[in-house]
Amino acid sequence: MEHVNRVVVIGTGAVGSSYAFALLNQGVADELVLVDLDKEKAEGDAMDLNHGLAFAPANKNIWFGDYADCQTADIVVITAGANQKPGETRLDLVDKNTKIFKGIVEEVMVSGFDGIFLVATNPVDILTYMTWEFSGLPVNRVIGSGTILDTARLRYQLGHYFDIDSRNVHAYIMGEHGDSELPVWSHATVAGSQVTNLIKKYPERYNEESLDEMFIQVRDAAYKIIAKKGATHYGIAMGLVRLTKAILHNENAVLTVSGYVHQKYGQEDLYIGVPAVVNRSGVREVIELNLSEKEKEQFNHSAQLLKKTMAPVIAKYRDE
Ligand SMILES: NC(=O)C1=CN([C@@H]2O[C@H](COP(=O)(O)OP(=O)(O)OC[C@H]3O[C@@H](n4cnc5c(N)ncnc54)[C@H](O)[C@@H]3O)[C@@H](O)[C@H]2O)C=CC1
Ligand SMILES: CC(=O)C(=O)O
Repeated sequence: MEHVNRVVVIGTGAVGSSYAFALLNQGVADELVLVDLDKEKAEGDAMDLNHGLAFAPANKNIWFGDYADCQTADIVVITAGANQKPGETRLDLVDKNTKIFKGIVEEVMVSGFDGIFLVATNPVDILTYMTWEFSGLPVNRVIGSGTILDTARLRYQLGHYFDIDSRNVHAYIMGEHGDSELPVWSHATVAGSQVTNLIKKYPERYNEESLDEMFIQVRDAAYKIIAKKGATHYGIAMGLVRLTKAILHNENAVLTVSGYVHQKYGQEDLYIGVPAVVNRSGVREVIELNLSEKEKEQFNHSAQLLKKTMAPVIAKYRDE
């Protein structure tokens, strides 16, 4: 009998419901279960999505459920918790969202879940680590969305600047999904040409200041969107669907996720945004790029900031 893919989304707020909508439109999972503290909201979303089934690419089962539904899930996506208010950083959310995650992850594990966790709630790198810690699952089966969205934002900016389809732009943002992230210019290519070479070759058209400006646009994008509409959700929802597909279709796709980094990039025991090969096993491997000296320093700074923020959180929950 053919395997029926089940995805459970926990937290059907702006991000979770946009993810559910994108998943349905792209015909990705066979079964989609919506769980939220706000049961009325999740039930309403399930009804609403079911009414779109007649227009979806394939028939799907969607329902409003609970933690017991996680038992046979292939993927549990966590998008529950507080989002940033204007002026707040992602790291400011660490205490309240870790507390929420402890409850959620424990309930998921009580169900007998033995699949892959996909985490999007901020601060995503730290909450991915805590999900790993709370669940006891192997590191490859706990994945954060990391810098998948930031990388997409950079590809969009570069595609616009060089007037090339962003799908033909390869460039990564690494590090914290947050203010200390970095652009990996040493490995950025547009239509097969190194971005740094294009700048040198066509100084009348392109310049380094524009690259710096593009990175600032990427790094600060969430603040700008939150100031305008209170939340960002479509971009990350599509990034999460991309990750879901890479897992369920065993793609070996290279995506910048929050992956477990140990004895790579000079780091130990940390979840952070890195390019990784994603397939049915989760993260098959973290790719270690040969970074420039400046990029190494920036990555290290980002890693140290995450470690410093995470240390009291880990200590608190390990003591409990
Ligand atoms: N990783 C990324 O690139 C991105 C991450 N985010 C993050 O995603 C998270 C969610 O953001 P939004 O959807 O905008 O927030 P939201 O407030 O719209 O939705 C959060 C949902 O979580 C639910 N919830 C809270 N506690 C829960 C619990 N214990 N169990 C089950 N459900 C619970 C709430 O009822 C609500 O429906 C935030 O932390 C935000 O910062 C947002 C955009 C991009
Ligand atoms: C909110 C958030 O993390 C983002 O849009 O990047």
